[in-house]
Amino acid sequence: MKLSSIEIYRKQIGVFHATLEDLLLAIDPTFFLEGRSGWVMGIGEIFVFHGASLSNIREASPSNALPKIHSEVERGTPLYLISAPFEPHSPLKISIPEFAITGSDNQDTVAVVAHCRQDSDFNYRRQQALLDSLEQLQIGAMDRLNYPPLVEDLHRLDSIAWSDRFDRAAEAIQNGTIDKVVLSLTTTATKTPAYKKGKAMLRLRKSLPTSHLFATDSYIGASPELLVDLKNSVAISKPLAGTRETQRRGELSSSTKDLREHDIVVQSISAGLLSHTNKVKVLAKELFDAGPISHIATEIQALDLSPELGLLDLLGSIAPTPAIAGYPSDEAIELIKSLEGERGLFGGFVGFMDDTLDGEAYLAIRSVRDLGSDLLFQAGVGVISSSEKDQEFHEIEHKIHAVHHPLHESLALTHE
Ligand SMILES: C=C(O[C@@H]1C=C(C(=O)O)C=C[C@H]1O)C(=O)O
Repeated sequence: MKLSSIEIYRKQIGVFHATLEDLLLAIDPTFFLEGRSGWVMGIGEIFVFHGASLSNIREASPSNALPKIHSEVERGTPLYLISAPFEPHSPLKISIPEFAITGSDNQDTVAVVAHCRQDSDFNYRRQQALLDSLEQLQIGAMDRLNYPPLVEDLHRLDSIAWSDRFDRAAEAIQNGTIDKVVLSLTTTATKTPAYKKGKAMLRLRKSLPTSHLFATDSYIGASPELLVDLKNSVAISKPLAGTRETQRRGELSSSTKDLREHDIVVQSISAGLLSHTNKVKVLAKELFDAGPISHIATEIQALDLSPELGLLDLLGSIAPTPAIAGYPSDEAIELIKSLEGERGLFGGFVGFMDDTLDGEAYLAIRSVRDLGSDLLFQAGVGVISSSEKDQEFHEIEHKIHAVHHPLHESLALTHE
């Protein structure tokens, strides 16, 4: 059966009063993403499309391979959930959940939508079970306990591996193969018996309130970086680069090295968007705080896009950006692969799209991967000709601590 001949039915099966905190403590979602316009929680999967990679989206949009939708839900609500690995040749995953719960920060009403493949296929028993558990939430089975640490101390970052990687990058920069490359390191911390995914997500959300909480496959994270928000033929991207502890954020505005790293990113994204419209606006640089660390940020807007364009078409033209890969892109990706192997979801993206293929996507960073008894932490930094090995190593430490600390501290998590 050709994918495009699958028909998906979706209908709203309930509206409840519940907070995101309650839901995350009660439900272990298959997918979660809190975007600028609201959040979506996916439970189960009734359709998974693994076909296209970012590289072949550049040539042909996968949109015509997506199912036909029969909807009892208003347009503009998330339908397709996306997770894409860093490697542009690896397939990305587009799925439709069995159930989607949606809501936004400024209201405590959540809507529950069910999807199925044929209009007679709705699984009413599973629907009832989910609705019953949401009813219970309303009654207020809330977990107000003080939480002990969810993870142990972090294992040390490998400074020898860093030194080798940095030297290889410096060599490639010196011989003119690349201008910028983003190198990363990983380390682990063991989970404590108190660890639960929902609790970990709530802690990240509380500590990194300007970031976008996500969960997919074995990853959770809170991304500070908007790759693309596409709505009504207008796209917005807000790349970051340059990192300081928040107390030293002022240094970023006058650091030629960080400003240059950032310009490489802004120029590359602008060029990608210019392939779709000649109306691209680059706004003024600003400083952006992501919990304990700050970055340089620039909003880029692309106007008057063709209504035919979908979120994935735009991602195909800009990702992986030099904020996570480097410049020139192919050479940087090649070097990263030889030094780090495959990154998987780290450095890829998570996103959602509605049935008009508008949607939002965020860079998959500030994340942890669940390895079973341990969590794997990973963070990267941009290296250019004026970068210093030790300073970049400390930047990686700061980024990893921004995610580890909230999971490690002893916290009284109350619902204000
Ligand atoms: C690669 C990461 O972050 C990216 C790299 C940055 C940098 O080079 O300073 C800053 C923000 C992000 O664009 C990460 O958090 O792992």
